[in-house]
Amino acid sequence: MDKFIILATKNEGKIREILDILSEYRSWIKTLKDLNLDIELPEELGESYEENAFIKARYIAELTGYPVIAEDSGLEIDALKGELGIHSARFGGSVGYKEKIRLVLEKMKDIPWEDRKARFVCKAVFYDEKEDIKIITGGKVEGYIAYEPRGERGFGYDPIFYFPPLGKTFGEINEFEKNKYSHRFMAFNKLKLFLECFYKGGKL
Ligand SMILES: O=c1[nH]c(=O)c2ncn([C@@H]3O[C@H](COP(=O)(O)OP(=O)(O)OP(=O)(O)O)[C@@H](O)[C@H]3O)c2[nH]1
Ligand SMILES: [Mg+2]
Repeated sequence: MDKFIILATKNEGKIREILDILSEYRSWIKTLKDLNLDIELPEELGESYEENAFIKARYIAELTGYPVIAEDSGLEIDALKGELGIHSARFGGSVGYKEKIRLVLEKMKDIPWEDRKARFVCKAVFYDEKEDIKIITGGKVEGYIAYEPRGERGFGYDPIFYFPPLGKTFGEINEFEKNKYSHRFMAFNKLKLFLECFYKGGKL
């Protein structure tokens, strides 16, 4: 079978962004959907982004025998002692992002601007069981939690993540801008260095 890498995430927003960042590798990357793999990813029981990214990658690698890329990410809010962190997706239970955002803003209602610092964090993992390779790269982007949601673009908490260099929330910027500045871009751009050597070097 042709060489390929499986992208182990169920999040459509992430898939869109990652495929765009790794666009030159698009023909080698298969999403779970491309493979008709209609499965749940395992519970994210790790204590860090790295552990959770690896839990997802290893599960799909063991299931398929192929190299896998996965990532775990989150929104850290200083005023909430670093939460939501690795619990960002689970925050508020099984409610939609409109409600999760409402809950964050409710918790932050008395917090002044200077104490609303927050960051998006991403850890990306490339895991190849056969070749015994595990690469982890990371990225972070600093901003503030806006007083109210703005913009409909991106996904998740993007409408309340205010990014000072552009004077906009991540919900207001287009996909080119997000993929220039985001935590995900930083992590996957570093992973690209490895893919460049390993894939273009013809090792796989
Ligand atoms: O507005 C956002 N813009 C982003 O760029 C971003 N990156 C991460 N997050 C949030 O952090 C959690 C990830 O959780 P997570 O890594 O477990 O992913 P997930 O469960 O959605 O998909 P999967 O990859 O596990 O299948 C989720 O709540 C995301 O909304 C973001 N929110
Ligand atoms: Mg998840």
